[in-house]
Amino acid sequence: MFKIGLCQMMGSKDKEESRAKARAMVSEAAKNGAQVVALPEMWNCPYANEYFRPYAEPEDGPSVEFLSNLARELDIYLIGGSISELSDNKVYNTSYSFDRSGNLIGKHRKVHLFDIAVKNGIRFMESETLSPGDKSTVIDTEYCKIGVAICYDVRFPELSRKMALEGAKLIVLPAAFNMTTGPAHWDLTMRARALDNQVYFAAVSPARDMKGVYRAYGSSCIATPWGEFLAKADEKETIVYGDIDLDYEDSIRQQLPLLKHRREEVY
Ligand SMILES: NC(=O)CC(=O)C(=O)O
Repeated sequence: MFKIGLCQMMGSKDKEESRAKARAMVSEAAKNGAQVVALPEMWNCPYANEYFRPYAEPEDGPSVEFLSNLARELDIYLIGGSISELSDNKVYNTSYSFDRSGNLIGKHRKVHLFDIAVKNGIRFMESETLSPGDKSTVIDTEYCKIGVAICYDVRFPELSRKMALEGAKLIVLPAAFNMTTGPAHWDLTMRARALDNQVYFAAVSPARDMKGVYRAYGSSCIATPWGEFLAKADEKETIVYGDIDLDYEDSIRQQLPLLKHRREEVY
């Protein structure tokens, strides 16, 4: 059993301000006993194509150093949401994860780019500025293996299934659904990925900023291996906590052995 804290923070156009907010919220989560803490998608960059390149940083840039120091100082595992990464003149939506000594233990580049055009709703073309990652990411911690994916990645069940088959007992998803797709699909998708893989599924969104360039749905949540919500936020800035009970997960997997009953030879 361990405690996770999801920091549903309101970022700012000013990176220093965003760092100060992240520091305050992650510190509060650690003080309240969270051993694993997560930040949202693009926590230090406005979520719009025009900002991704100007805000991008290389892996040895100040934001990765900041996250590593924070994990070490607070003695926690930190899933560092996602930031805009610059590498070989390409820009990626990247999540870095750190152990309690601040070592970088995982790096996930968003695999599925958010290119959509919903009638009377949102149009977004991440591929106009971002390049996709090409790997799934499972990190090792002293508690369990944790899968990390980013936002739109959740809509491709194969990725979560792959991470579960690689041993992930918890999947953490820094994400930023919006006011078109959030009300329609957020709850259903997070609970479905938890249920069909019999994992805890923790999705962490930015708080909704009505003056910002993108209105995030908020609703950071933790879904259980039984497919229920353990905890869920509204749209405001807050920290969502939950106990990840690995014995409970094992018991669900024994009672309803979905992962064992797969018939890969059929599909
Ligand atoms: N922002 C995303 O990557 C995904 C999203 O908002 C959605 O799938 O809906």
